[in-house]
Parts: sequence; C-alpha cells; structure tokens
Amino acid sequence: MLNSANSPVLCLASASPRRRELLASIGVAVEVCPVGIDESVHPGEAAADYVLRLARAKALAGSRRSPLPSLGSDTAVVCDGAILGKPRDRDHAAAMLRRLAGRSHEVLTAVALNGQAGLLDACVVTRVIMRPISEAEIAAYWGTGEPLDKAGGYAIQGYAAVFVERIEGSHSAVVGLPLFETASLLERQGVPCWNRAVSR
Ligand SMILES: Cc1cn([C@H]2C[C@H](O)[C@@H](COP(=O)(O)OP(=O)(O)OP(=O)(O)O)O2)c(=O)[nH]c1=O
Repeated sequence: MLNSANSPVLCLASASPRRRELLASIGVAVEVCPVGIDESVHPGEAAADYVLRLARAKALAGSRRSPLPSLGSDTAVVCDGAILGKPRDRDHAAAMLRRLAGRSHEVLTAVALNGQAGLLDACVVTRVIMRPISEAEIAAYWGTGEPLDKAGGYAIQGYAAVFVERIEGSHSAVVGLPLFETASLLERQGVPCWNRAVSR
C-alpha cells in the first residue's frame, strides 16, 4: 500500500540521506537527484530569503534532471542574525557549538516543490534551546563525526540531543525537512503520501 515500497513519485534534489529517510517515513519513495548549487549568502540577504532561494533553486535544478515533481530544501542555523552554515573544520565546529550553548537560536528550513501546480514553497522557523555545554563535551562531540555535514555543526537527531533542552516548532524541520508542511505541498501537487486513499 505504501508508496515507499513502489516506484518513485518524486525527484529529491538533495544529497541528504536525512531528507530521503524523512520522506520514506511518510510513505513517499523518491528518485535521488543531488544537484550542485552555489550556497553562498548574498550580501544583506535575510535568512528566510536565503533558504527559500536555495530550496527553489534545488527544486528547479531537479526538474531539469527528472520528469517527476521535484523537491528541494535548505536548512540554516541562525544565531543573533548570523547564518551558520556547515563547519569547515574542528575549530570552526567548536566555535559554533560554543556560540549556541546555554541559549536559544533559530533553525530555518525551506522546502520547495516544483510540479503540476507550479513552484510552491514554505519556510519553517524552529527555536532550539540548548543547555550550557562544557569544553570537554565540545571536544568529545567533534569525535563523534556528527558535526561536519550539519548546519550549525550539530545533529538534534543524534548525540547532540543531550544538549537540546527543548524546541518550539518542528523537529523534522531541524533534521532537514518539515514533514507537516511538506505533506501539504505534496497534496497540492497531487503527489501521493501514505494517506492518499484515506478520507480526511
Ligand atoms: C541543525 C541540524 C541540521 N541538520 C542537517 C540538515 C541538512 O541536511 C544539513 C544542512 O545542509 P543543507 O545544505 O540544508 O542540506 P545538505 O547539504 O545536507 O543536502 P542538499 O543541499 O543536497 O539538500 O544539516 C541535521 O541533520 N540535524 C540538525 O540538527
């Protein structure tokens, strides 16, 4: 019954295994089409504009690779208005975690879906509140290997869960794809999720 057991219904314009797993969790099987996009921030660009621009660009690039409806997404960690991308190295990762510890920051995730209804998008903001983190923990966390490919240098779905006191918003959005908003976009584009044949 679930699409995940059948043929792909969506082109996922992303190299992120998290996004593929999140879509599979709501019964959406994808064709993975990673696209190379310049992720530099434009001067003076607001964080929401930035993630939306990248999500749209990824979705459109996916549409050039596949005839299926195409989904792109982007996640950024924002602290005091500064966009924190992925850490370059150990020192950069440690500096990011020191900055995020003992306070709250925002995670912005945009999703764009190009399909029969055109290019539709949504942007979700989630507040993440972290407890203070010791220098020993910061050093040990680097050793887990988690920080490198994550915005802000941490993974809420992994070892960094012990640092996160609470969130206000969407857990799936922090991991890389806001599932509630994504399901709504899929429905508007006529792309089936697990509940397509069930009345609401
Ligand atoms: C904050 C946070 C981010 N992340 C991830 C989500 C995204 O995959 C990544 C941010 O980088 P993105 O550029 O949004 O995505 P990506 O490079 O992984 O994949 P692609 O551009 O091909 O779609 O950080 C977590 O997995 N957990 C977290 O807690």
